[in-house]
Amino acid sequence: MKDTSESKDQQLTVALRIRPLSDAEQEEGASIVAHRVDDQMVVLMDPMEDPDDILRANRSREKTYMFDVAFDFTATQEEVYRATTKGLIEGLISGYNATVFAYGPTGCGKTYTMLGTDKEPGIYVQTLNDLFRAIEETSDDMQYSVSMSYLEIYNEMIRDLLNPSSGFLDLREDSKGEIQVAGITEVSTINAREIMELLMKGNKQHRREPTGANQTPPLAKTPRLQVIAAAAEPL
Ligand SMILES: Nc1ncnc2c1ncn2[C@@H]1O[C@H](COP(=O)(O)OP(=O)(O)OP(=O)(O)O)[C@@H](O)[C@H]1O
Repeated sequence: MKDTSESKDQQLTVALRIRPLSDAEQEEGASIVAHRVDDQMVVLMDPMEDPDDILRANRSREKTYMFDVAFDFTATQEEVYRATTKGLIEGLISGYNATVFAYGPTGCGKTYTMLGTDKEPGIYVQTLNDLFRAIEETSDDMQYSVSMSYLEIYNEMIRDLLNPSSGFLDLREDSKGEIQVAGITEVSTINAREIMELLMKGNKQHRREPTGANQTPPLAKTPRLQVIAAAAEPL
């Protein structure tokens, strides 16, 4: 969700991030075909386009897409966090639910955006820092319980990344009509560092494509959706 007051009512925000070419892609002479036109518009160039081919002149398959927010490879982790997630913290500590997830083919930058590196921390770290700061600031009036679970959906199968030995888990509706992942591990946590340790542990468990995909990200792979749920509920 965007960090602007008028977007508070908006239920869903879709952001697109274009990652830089990897060294291997540059060595192969690859070029970027996705171009951010402004903060919402992205143009996908036709990779087969040949300006000298007069038979195909004016038949470009160039396509334009609109998003709530679009980032190119110059966007910093901080900018992405601010525009997509920071605005959710206030609702979260008031008892509202929020979900942030990254979606895309293998090697497109989901882990980089969500987890990041020590020098360039991603959305998880920045969210946890702000969340625990907000909890601290309101701790005179409120008490919170924070818990987390970490799961992976791969080929429509759900696995618990904090307890992968539990096998595939089912989705069930509880007595309140809410959809739950039956048997998922839920860890009560007390600070951002502990959550990060659990995230690192869970991340090691997620499936990688057998092709060593991170060196040469293929464009069409079975999408894997990684979901993290962290709840801070007024007691
Ligand atoms: N915005 C970015 N800036 C710099 N490097 C990036 C960016 N996005 C991705 N990368 C790099 O591209 C590579 C692939 O990214 P990443 O591992 O995040 O992909 P992924 O979508 O999580 O892949 P998988 O689904 O296989 O886990 C990594 O080496 C990562 O550091």
